[in-house]
Formats: sequence, structure tokens, C-alpha cells
Amino acid sequence: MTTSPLLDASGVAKNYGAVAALRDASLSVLPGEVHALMGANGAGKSTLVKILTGAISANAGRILIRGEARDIRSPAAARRAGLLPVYQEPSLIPDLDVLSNLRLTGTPVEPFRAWVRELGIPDLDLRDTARDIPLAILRVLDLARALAVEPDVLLLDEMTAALPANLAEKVLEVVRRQGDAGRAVIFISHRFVEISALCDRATVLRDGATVGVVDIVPGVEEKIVELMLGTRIVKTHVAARGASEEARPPARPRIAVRNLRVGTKLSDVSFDLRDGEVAGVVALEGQGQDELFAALAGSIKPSGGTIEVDGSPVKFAHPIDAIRSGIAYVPGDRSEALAMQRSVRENIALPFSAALRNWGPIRMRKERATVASAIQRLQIDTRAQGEVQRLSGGNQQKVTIARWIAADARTILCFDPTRGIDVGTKQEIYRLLRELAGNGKSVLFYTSELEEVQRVCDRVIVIFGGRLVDIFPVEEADEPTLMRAAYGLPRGVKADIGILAAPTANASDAPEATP
Ligand SMILES: Nc1ncnc2c1ncn2[C@@H]1O[C@H](COP(=O)(O)OP(=O)(O)OP(=O)(O)O)[C@@H](O)[C@H]1O
Repeated sequence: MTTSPLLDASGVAKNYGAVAALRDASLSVLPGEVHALMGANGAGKSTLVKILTGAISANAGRILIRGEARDIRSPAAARRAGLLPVYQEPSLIPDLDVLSNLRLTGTPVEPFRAWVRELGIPDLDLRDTARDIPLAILRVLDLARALAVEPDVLLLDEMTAALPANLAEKVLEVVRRQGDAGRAVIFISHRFVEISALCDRATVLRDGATVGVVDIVPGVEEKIVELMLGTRIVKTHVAARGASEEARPPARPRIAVRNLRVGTKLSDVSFDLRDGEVAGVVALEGQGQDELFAALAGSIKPSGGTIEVDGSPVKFAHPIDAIRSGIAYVPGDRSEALAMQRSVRENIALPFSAALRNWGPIRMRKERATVASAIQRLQIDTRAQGEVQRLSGGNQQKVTIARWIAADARTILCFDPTRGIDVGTKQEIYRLLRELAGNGKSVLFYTSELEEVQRVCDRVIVIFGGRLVDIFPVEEADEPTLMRAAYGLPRGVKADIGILAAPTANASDAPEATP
């Protein structure tokens, strides 16, 4: 006997003016199934989710729920039909506390609380204002809010992309159980490890159309990449690490951090960042890495310790001071970095305009050429280039990275740069970071995907509870070692990390939002 689908969408199309975000998308999901929705950046995944959950309306297509045609014209209609989303951007209203947000959406409070605890946040205060809650926690709250109303089909758009490993693990557990309970989950992710651990099948979109549906079986990744990228070439190998570095004489550190302290979040952190290296930072959520990057980028003032750049002490009062010292910051939260209503080109050229005094036709020509080459390198989808806010999430992220390549900074602080980036472009970013190091630049690279450390970094800096607990060469950094180190365990000690609770740098304080 074949089971009939819980949700069956076909022929879905959506145009934004001349841009066809979706041309012919279909998606069929069975009860009890965790179904991956995959596709390169800009393929149309978020657009399909928004249509299925009533946030936008389609120009064409048919949606059946349990075999019955439904007209989903609003979020309320979607909710009545049993479809509920968790979008890429947090949905709580920033100026309201959590409780008021729950009331506003008619979310039952007790089930919400229970889910929040289940998802690994034991001590949430419902009177906290959403604005003061870190991004990762906000996403978990959005999920708890959706789970609390027990939807038939839960649609998760890159749910784990902003989450550190410990929270992501909890989320995956809960999602898996939704499937076991006979409900369905549509799961958008660019991470194959998650897809293969969690999903039963995957629907692949390319350029706005469904190009395949596959069972998740060992080895299916190749097939999915092929479907996703079509004729786009995927180069799978990152340039060998350190090719130009062996011959390099030991250099004076580009940046020397000594006993750096930021309030109660970071204490006594000392390390050097050298020209020609990519130093990885590994940490669970809220261990002080945000504060470390913000202090180096000049967006918060340290409360103690020193930062030296090229041997001279610096005190950054503003991000512009760091930029003048040749330090560029690529934040994980793209909305923080981008001028959303400006064009792709303007956004990429922004640091140029800030840094250059001699403005003129030659500069402008140079700017145009540099911007064009960055767009090409990162394969930025420029179909909706007039305003950055119209780009897909992954393409927005690429614009923040392109900006700093174009600006030619000597030191780049990359905070989770590949979040939400498709597999093909991730490779390009790894290659790019190695190339920057090969050209003598220094890169500090925080990533929530541990496997990226091995691919890209020369050394690993581990932060735990606001302190630097270990530094070691990447050769010693296999994934279990990194995981143990991130949980504050000494290297070489084996432990079941699944049962350990992750401390925050200051357990009594909700982490501050980075300015
Ligand atoms: N409001 C809009 N105006 C114009 N174009 C838009 C708008 N919203 C989305 N698009 C375009 O539609 C296409 C599909 O975007 P969508 O966000 O659905 O992609 P995605 O598959 O979710 O990508 P990602 O993996 O990067 O999140 C992109 O080319 C995007 O620029």
C-alpha cells in the first residue's frame, strides 16, 4: 500500500518583476517523513517555503494538503492547514519581551516553555526583550514557538545555520522525533552531515525548478551536488595548505593580543596572529568569541589587556579605526553588515568609498573591475542586484565576503562566513581564504562547522568559558579532538560529549548583542 502525501505542491511559480524566483517547483511530503529541500544559493528554496506558509503568494501552482486543494493566502490560512515555518531571520518583534511575542501570535505558553527546555535552554526568562537575546537563541525560540502549536508539517529554513554545535544537536534530535510521531518536517540545509543523519528523502531545486527527488542513502551526496549545480563546475579540492608558508621566516606577529578582557565575557586571552596564516577559533555558543571579534574589529572596547598591530599598541574607539589599521570584519549576521536597500555593487564597494580620499574616474574604473571580479569569483547571483535585501540569504552572505576581498585588507576577521552558503561556493571561499594567506594576509576564522577548521586553518585557538584554553596545529585537529576541546576537555581525554551541558561565559547574564 502506498501512503498518500501529507503535502503535495506542484507547478509552483513566482516572479518578482523580471526575476523568476520559481518557475516550476514541486514538493511532495509523506506523513512521518523528514524531507530535505536542497539547492544552491538562490535556487528558490526560501521562496517555496514562503509560498507554502502564506507569507507570499504564488503566480501559479497547486497545493494539496491530505489530498485536498488548499488556497494558502495568508500565514493564518497556512497555520489552519497545519503548515508552520521557522524562517532564516528571527521573527520575534525585537522591542517586545518573549511573553508579549507569544501572546501576539497566540502561542500556548506552557508547551512553548517545555519545548525551550527540551531544546537545551533551561533558564529562559520570558520577560527578556527579544532584542537582548542572541541570534542563536532567538532561532531556537522560533522553533519552540512553532512546535508548541503542533503543526502537521514544520518547515525549517536553515534552522541550524546560526547554531553552535551543542544547540544544533538538540534541534536535530527534536526534528527527528517529529518524524517518528507521524508529523512531517521540511528541512532546508546546506550541511550534508545533517541531511544524511536526519532526512528520508530530498527534493532538489535548481534555478527555480524541481530537478530531482532522491532517497537519502549512503553516497547520495554526489548525486545531489550534481542535481544542484547542473553544469556549474564544482572543484572539490582546496589548495594545499601552507604552500608558500614553509619558506617564510618567522614573522613579527601582525596582531598580538595580550591578556585581553571584555567585561565578564572574555578574560586573559593572549595569542598572536601572523601574516600568512589562517587561525581558526573554535568555541561553543557564547564562550566569548563574539566579544573577541568585536574587540579586534573596534566595535566594543576591551576592559583590560592590550592589542598590538605590527608591534604598536592600538586602542580602537570605532570600527573605522580597525579598518584604518587594515583589519576588516566579516560578521556572521549579514543584516549587521549590509546596507539592505543599496545595490550589490555599492555594498561591495563600501569599504573603498570609506577608505579612499582621491576619488575620481580612475578609482571608479578600478572599483568597477574589482567589484566585478569579486562577484564572479563568489558566483553572486545578481539577478536582483538593485537592492541587496532582495537577494537570497546565501547571496547576501557572499556580498559581505566579496566586500572585504575587494577592499584588499591585510587582516580579515571572518565570523562564521559560510553560514547558509551552498556547497560549491563554500569550496570557493575555502580556496579564497587559503589564497589570502598565501599572499601574506592574516585571517582569524571562527566557524561553527568544525570540519571547516581542518580544511582551512593552520592553527586552532580554543575558547571556553571566556578563556583561551588551548592552541594547537591543525594537524592535531581531527573533529573529535576539536569537539572535546570546545567542551573544555583536555586533549586526549575521551568523554561522551552528548551528555555534557555547555556553560556560558557568564551563566547569570544573557549574552549581550554585539554592537
Ligand atoms: N523580493 C524579491 N525581489 C526580487 N527578487 C527576489 C526577491 N526575493 C527573492 N528574490 C530572488 O529569487 C531567487 C530565489 O531566492 P530564494 O531566497 O528563494 O533562494 P534560496 O534557494 O532560498 O537561496 P539561499 O540558499 O541563498 O537562501 C533569487 O534570485 C533572489 O534574488
